[in-house]
Amino acid sequence: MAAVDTNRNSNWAIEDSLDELCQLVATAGATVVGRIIQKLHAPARNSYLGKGKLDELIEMKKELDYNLVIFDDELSPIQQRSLEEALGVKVIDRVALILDIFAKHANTREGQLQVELAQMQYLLPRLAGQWSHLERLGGGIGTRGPGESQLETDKRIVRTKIRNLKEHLDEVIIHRELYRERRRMRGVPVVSLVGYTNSGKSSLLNAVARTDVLAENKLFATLDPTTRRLYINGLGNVLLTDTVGFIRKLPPAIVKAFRATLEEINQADLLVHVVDITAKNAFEQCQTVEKILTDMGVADKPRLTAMNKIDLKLDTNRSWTEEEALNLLKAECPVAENTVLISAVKRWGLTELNLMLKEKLISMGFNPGYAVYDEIGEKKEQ
Ligand SMILES: Nc1nc2c(ncn2[C@@H]2O[C@H](COP(=O)(O)OP(=O)(O)OP(=O)(O)O)[C@@H](O)[C@H]2O)c(=O)[nH]1
Ligand SMILES: [Mg+2]
Repeated sequence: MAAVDTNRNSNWAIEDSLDELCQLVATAGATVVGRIIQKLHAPARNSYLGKGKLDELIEMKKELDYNLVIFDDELSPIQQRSLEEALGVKVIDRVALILDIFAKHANTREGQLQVELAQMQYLLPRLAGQWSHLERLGGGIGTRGPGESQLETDKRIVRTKIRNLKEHLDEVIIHRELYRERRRMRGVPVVSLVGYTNSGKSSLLNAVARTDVLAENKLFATLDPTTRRLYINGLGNVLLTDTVGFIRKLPPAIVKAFRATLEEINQADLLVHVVDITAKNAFEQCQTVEKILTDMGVADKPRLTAMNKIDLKLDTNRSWTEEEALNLLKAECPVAENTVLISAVKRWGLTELNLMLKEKLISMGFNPGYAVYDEIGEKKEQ
């Protein structure tokens, strides 16, 4: 793994960013054998790294025998090309790695279409420099290769592909179960779980709705939104949706490809931001989530925050009841308004979360005693 530290890399320490990249690499199924960091004002135009560092990286190959180098930031096509030439191995960047994970985890038709769309969005601006290495070679083979006109053709092909994928997605979305359910249950509040990847959204959905959504210690375990019905005492049914996790350095064009999640969040009445309080960069993760929600134009939607994984904060030498754990942690870190401490895995704090959901939704105008539906979706009068 390689990174340039420009001192403008936001609040994340470069090492932390590489730790996260390391997790992404593991999720993609590769093994990290080494990392290299260079301090520069700005990445070098062509080789991204400075000459000395690049030589060091080439030298490292003898010892580490790596066959892939992953850069923590976006590479231009020219940078990628010249690095591949210099290193003699495949070179990719963080976004390409994330897209690879998405592709691996997409298992519904809609998920696959979304990933393909994201890949095309990633490819389009990169086509520009695709042939430049041929031009640099001067006469001979390169000059007979694809030139500017080929580039235009390629761009047209990718654009057509993007259009087709979008049309295809429109069709798939119409059939999505969620919409059927929502139509059937008109007037029922919709709550979306949002948060950084691996914060525990799927685990929380499983805990409150007693379902069996895949929850894994992997980044981007969830790609497709899943909706479950939750019955809250004194209120009624609520639809709760799990969505794709957020991560830093994900270009907006790629985020936009995840339409299912975006629509889900856009249509939600209330967002529950799930935070992994044990993450080293929990604060920065919250900032990233905040930024993405702002970019999506939903930052001012009503919101609750669930501080998750509190069980990991406790002394493991003894056992804890829910009450003991909550009392201790509340005393240690008083939480802000609209915030609740939970452990999705231990099912702690869920009563309080339910209560908070109920009060929030009632304050938003959802009346207790609105239509309640039975298992097959028939309306029952209360
Ligand atoms: N100890 C502990 N682990 C938890 C808790 N909640 C979730 N986890 C673990 O954290 C990991 C990620 O959980 P998920 O529920 O898959 O997280 P997610 O937010 O859905 O992740 P993505 O779908 O990848 O965005 C899993 O290994 C869970 O078992 C918790 O309350 N306590
Ligand atoms: Mg998940």
